[in-house]
Amino acid sequence: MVTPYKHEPFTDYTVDENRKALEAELKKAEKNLGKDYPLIIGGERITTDEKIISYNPAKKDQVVGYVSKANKELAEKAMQVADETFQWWRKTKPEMRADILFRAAAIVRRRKHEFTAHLVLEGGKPWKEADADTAEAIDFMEYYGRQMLKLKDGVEINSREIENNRYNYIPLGVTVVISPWNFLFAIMAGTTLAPLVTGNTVLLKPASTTPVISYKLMEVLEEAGMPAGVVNFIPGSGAEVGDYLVDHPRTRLISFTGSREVGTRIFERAGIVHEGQKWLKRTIIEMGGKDTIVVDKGSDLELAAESITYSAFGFSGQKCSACSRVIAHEDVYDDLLARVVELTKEINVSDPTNHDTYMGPVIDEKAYNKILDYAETGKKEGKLMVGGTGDNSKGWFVNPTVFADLEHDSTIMQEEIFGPVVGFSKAKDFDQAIEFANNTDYGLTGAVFTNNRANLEKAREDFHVGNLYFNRGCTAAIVGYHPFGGFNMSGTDSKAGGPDYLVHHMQGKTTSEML
Ligand SMILES: NC(=O)c1ccc[n+]([C@@H]2O[C@H](COP(=O)([O-])OP(=O)(O)OC[C@H]3O[C@@H](n4cnc5c(N)ncnc54)[C@H](O)[C@@H]3O)[C@@H](O)[C@H]2O)c1
Ligand SMILES: N[C@@H](CCC=O)C(=O)O
Repeated sequence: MVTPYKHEPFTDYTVDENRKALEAELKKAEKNLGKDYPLIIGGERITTDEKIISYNPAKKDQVVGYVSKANKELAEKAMQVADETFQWWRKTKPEMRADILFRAAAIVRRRKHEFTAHLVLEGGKPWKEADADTAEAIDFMEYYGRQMLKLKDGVEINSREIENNRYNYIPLGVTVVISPWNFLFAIMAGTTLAPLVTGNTVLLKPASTTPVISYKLMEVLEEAGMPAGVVNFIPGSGAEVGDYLVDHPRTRLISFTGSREVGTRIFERAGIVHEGQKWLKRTIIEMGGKDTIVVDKGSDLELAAESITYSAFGFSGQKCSACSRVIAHEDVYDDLLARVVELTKEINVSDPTNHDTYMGPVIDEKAYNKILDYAETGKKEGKLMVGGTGDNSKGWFVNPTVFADLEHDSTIMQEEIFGPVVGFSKAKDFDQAIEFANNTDYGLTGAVFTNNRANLEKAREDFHVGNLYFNRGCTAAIVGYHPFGGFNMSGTDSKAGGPDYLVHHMQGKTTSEML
């Protein structure tokens, strides 16, 4: 019997012992930088000449690791291994597969500070954000393990008197997992372990900016008893390895998390039936957001301002859930804006290895330039209240930026910037605020601050996002508590960390025996 699921508690770094533990692991992690990491195909370590170099975004010349890069030939080798392994892995007991996840969770929990330290260096995450990423990875292991135990015998259906009917879920086949860099541990682990525990085999292609953490997960899974060939680690170029595997006729399921641009491309390509392909590929595609916080008149403005500031600038706004738009009732607009600007000015932007860093760098040069280009657009479209600048002398640091008086349909209020930039627009009443909030192509998260019950209920019905929060910020969904995924151009709403998620990785089979 397993204990009931509860989410992994966050670490309190004001406690001396915790702070010292992470400091010690950071020192160790820094000594281990710059190592070589091979591919893993069928358990075999393969080193290639071509490398993906993972850099610390806070110290742009510091190499986190050199990771061997797969090409099409190695991707094909991995596909064959995954396809062969699937033939027996699909018949393994769900309990055994769940146990691998439970053991993996225990291993990561015991070495929690080590993983968190790694995320600080490879992802540029401040301590609190890195700790939350590690905790979420553990949560996915614990939650999906338990969900599999619930689904293992299928779902009850009716039988007539002379028949015995059953409805079971069976795995799909080889799953291509393509993960993003921003939740480099949690999302990468969650999207890899869901297919594993449901009896599929996996080709894991992590984001090229953060591949080392995926190698570390592979080591954990091996220690937890995962047989060779079940998950194969094949970092490589999205365009080369990604396209090859998306197009491959033996690919059965593609689980992608990332940008709208790449997600829609994969969706289109996956719809093409290639020679030798015996199925229609299934896709789980979770993409970006343009997430709005609506603030009503008569609401708690201090709470709203603090929540907006954290939702916009936690991990430098590099969350698909980040608040990048605020729509405020005209009666409270000025006071709210003034308070958010005040709080933003207090934010400490520095190297995330420092305990007290609130905001670290953005992930790389491309992101740095893109965000500062958007800042220039913002200056034309609205009023720059704070920020709009960066410092790339040591790492990719962008200052938290607030724009005011934007039209709700301006570029800054419509396009995903994926950086520490938030825009403000005014609404004449609550109805108009919801109308403006819905006016984006996306539909991932949103939040409403109101003390008006009728308005809260209106938002519940009309604010069209996958994760809607009341009187709190719009980031920080917890596995098992806030199933996560969005509408419209935010993706397929597969709801990671929710009760339906594993079902997307399986197909329902009905058997009916005449008695
Ligand atoms: N909805 C969610 O749950 C969620 C969660 C995290 C991040 N995101 C989104 O992810 C984006 C940021 O992540 P990113 O910059 O890593 O996204 P990205 O789309 O650039 O990359 C995601 C992954 O796709 C791969 N890729 C690139 N080109 C490819 C191709 N042609 N074929 C196959 N794979 C390819 C990349 O190598 C990477 O592994 C943001 O838009 C963010 O909102 C969404
Ligand atoms: N699940 C995370 C966001 C994941 C995307 O980046 C949150 O709720 O903040």
